Amino acid sequence: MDNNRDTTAEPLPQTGLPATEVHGTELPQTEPSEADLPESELSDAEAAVRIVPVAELHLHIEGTLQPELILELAARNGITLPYSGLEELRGLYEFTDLQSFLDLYYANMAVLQTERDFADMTRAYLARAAAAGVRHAEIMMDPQAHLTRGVSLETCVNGVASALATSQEDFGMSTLLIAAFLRDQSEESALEVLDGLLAMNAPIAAIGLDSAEVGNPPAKFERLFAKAREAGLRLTAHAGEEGPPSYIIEALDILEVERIDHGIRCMEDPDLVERLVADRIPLTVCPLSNVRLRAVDTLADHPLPAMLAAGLNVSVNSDDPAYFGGYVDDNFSQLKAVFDLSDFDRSRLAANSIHSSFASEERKAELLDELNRG
Ligand SMILES: Nc1ncnc2[nH]cnc12
Ligand SMILES: [Zn+2]
Repeated sequence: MDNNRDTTAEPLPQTGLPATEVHGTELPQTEPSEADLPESELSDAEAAVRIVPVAELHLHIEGTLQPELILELAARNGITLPYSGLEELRGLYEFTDLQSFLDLYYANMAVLQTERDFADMTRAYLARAAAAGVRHAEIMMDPQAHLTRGVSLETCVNGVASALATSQEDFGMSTLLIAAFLRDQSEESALEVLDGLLAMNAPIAAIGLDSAEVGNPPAKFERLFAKAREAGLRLTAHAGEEGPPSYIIEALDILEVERIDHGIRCMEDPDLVERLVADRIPLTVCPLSNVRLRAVDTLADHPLPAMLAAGLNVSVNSDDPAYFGGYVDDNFSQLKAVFDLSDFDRSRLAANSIHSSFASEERKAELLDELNRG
């Protein structure tokens, strides 16, 4: 990569919000990465997946639960699963749309029972993400999905948070936690859970909105987002994954979110694209997820190159990597194979991810410095 080229996007405007809870600010002390090696020392395969330091902004921790860990946790907790073993479980990972995935995603959560289970799942993600080049991760969790099956807020939040608290020492990654709310449940339920999180002083930096999109527009959660904003939390929401461009507009105008998760359907509305470009609204795009959930037919049909060409502030993320065939590095390498993604594009995507994060300005500067030295 040309180190002298300015690969950074325009900085985002300051929000004026208080500093968010971020674990870890030191750069990782690791062996030289592939990116530090001269080109000649890389095999063709390694060069094809050159690692760039990135921030992962769109990741559901429950979507990192690998089939092997599901079986291990089921055995540990004495849970009988409705399939015979790994092979049968793996055979279920064929999806026709978002709902068909959500059905399996929620069912598999049954194995998460104790703080240790949540911590083990989180550490497994951190280890794999660090190898993928992730230096800062903003991790969503779905508290309502655990409460409704009798697992307390303390168990799920403290389990994930305990692994995040040492993410810098253990994996060279700064991290923060996002409480995501299920849009197919009521706003009353969401408000109750937000109250519980605030009452326990949960270490959350932001809230998000996820689950079944169509029929559950952002406007349904106006009071929830207003309350979170008043509490000093940052705001993001899934919109325009399966839902129409008008959901993206609602998320911006009614929820006043700072970031849009997915957002790919903005491409159907040129006026919206113009607005997103002008305001540099971050879109956390998840290419392999969009293919597996049939939002696009194939990766070659993905709008990412058109989004980049339009000047949109896009980043590449893995969403639910255990379900969609890969982590951030897999997303980058498959994009490169299909679109011949250049070093410049990858660096721009990585710079966008860092600028769009909820990390402190100091941490962003460290990450950008590492990227530009790469
Ligand atoms: N891709 C996705 N869209 C909506 N909700 C989700 N929950 C986990 N993954 C999701
Ligand atoms: Zn998502």
